Amino acid sequence: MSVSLSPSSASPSFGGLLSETSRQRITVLGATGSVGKSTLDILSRNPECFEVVALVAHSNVEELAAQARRVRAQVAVIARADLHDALKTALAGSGIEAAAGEAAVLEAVERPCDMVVGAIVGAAGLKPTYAALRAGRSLALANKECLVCAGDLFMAQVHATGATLLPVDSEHSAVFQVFERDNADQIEKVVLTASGGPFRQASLEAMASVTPEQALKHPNWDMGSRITIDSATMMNKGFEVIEAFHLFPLTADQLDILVHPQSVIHGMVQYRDGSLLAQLGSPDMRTPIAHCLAWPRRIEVPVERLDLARIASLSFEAPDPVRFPALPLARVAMESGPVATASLNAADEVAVAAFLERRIGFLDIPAAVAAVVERMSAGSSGSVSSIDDVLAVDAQARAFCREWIAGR
Ligand SMILES: NC(=O)C1=CN([C@@H]2O[C@H](COP(=O)(O)OP(=O)(O)OC[C@H]3O[C@@H](n4cnc5c(N)ncnc54)[C@H](OP(=O)(O)O)[C@@H]3O)[C@@H](O)[C@H]2O)C=CC1
Ligand SMILES: CC(=O)[C@@H](O)[C@H](O)COP(=O)(O)O
Ligand SMILES: [Mn+2]
Repeated sequence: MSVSLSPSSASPSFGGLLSETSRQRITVLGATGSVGKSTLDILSRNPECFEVVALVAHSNVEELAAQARRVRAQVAVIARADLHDALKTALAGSGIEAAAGEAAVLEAVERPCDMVVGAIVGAAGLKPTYAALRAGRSLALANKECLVCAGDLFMAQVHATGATLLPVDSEHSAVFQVFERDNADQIEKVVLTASGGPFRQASLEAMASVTPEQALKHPNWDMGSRITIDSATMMNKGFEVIEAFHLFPLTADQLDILVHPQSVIHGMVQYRDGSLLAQLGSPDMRTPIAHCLAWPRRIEVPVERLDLARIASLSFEAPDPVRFPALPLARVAMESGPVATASLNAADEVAVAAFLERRIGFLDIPAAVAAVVERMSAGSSGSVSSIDDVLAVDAQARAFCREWIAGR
């Protein structure tokens, strides 16, 4: 079963998720990040429902070891091979296995489990997340870059193995929750809401001189630095359109973005009879994460309940493609194909890192990405047929972006 939302979408093996007899076995990729920590919060509050197979991180040994002890994971894996000894020391006496290096990450996702949570940031998540699908695992996907870079390959793998793919991203979780599987052909459009980020009302002139500290102040969500900067440029919303295009059976022009500064409504589906169904919730990722972990059931999550009388009003605006050029850029890349979208992500990763290191300005981020996507698209046949092909595109686009930055 996949997220492609066919009428018979319930997986028999997954239907008993929270059965009294067996706990669901969960592996978390990117356990020490923002989504990873929210996931661990749910897992550790529900030990009767879940047991943890593997936790994977990149370099945060102390947090990884503490998490592994807290949820009594089978194995903790640190992607940086040079940190193996540090992890062994941190786990000494716990009985928890300590592993390190890229091969160990891939080995961890192949260990028997019921669901892998894909919460590594960026293209670094491509191989391990894809390996989880190849092993036939159910996947709760936060790492949207997988679908931006390699959506066709990921969805083909989902269909080939019959794996379950559930969206963690709040807007896609919202859409999934109000998407009537039996009426997929009655949908007019899907609306992804956008906070507009910290510069929603800023002029281009003002945005030219904003600092990383200002850009890292998201109005509603507490997230990792890369996605927070992507929210500020609205590249995040561009990525989310591409993500939705792969997840749901929709055409590009059925995907709308609506700026909604309160981030209370996360996504909506409009049907041909005029009904507009929406999912609302406090801006706390534990709700969409729990939705995946418990699906098709629901579990208790201690997030703040919405007090709509106190909120009193919700507001909406059309997105501005002039001040936020990442929006049209992502759409053009999506129409162009996988070389363009993998380049879009790669260049954005490099440009965001350069902005955070104060080597380029905020508006240079979309400018660099546009230049790289155009250069990559000009010199390519446009097709990719494996994750290695995607990673080759990614490497080339990164090199072009570094060149663009150096030439400024
Ligand atoms: N944060 C949010 O609310 C949301 C996030 N997402 C998506 O979820 C993903 C994670 O975001 P977020 O949690 O904010 O990111 P963070 O930066 O907070 O965390 C990233 C995680 O990935 C790990 N990691 C990085 N590189 C590697 C690698 N090479 N191998 C293994 N692990 C690695 C990090 O480990 P370490 O700590 O050791 O460096 C960390 O655990 C992103 O794709 C983002 O777009 C989607 C919707 C909402
Ligand atoms: C929590 C989540 O899903 C993020 O992707 C969030 O949507 C980012 O906020 P923006 O709406 O500002 O991009
Ligand atoms: Mn989102």
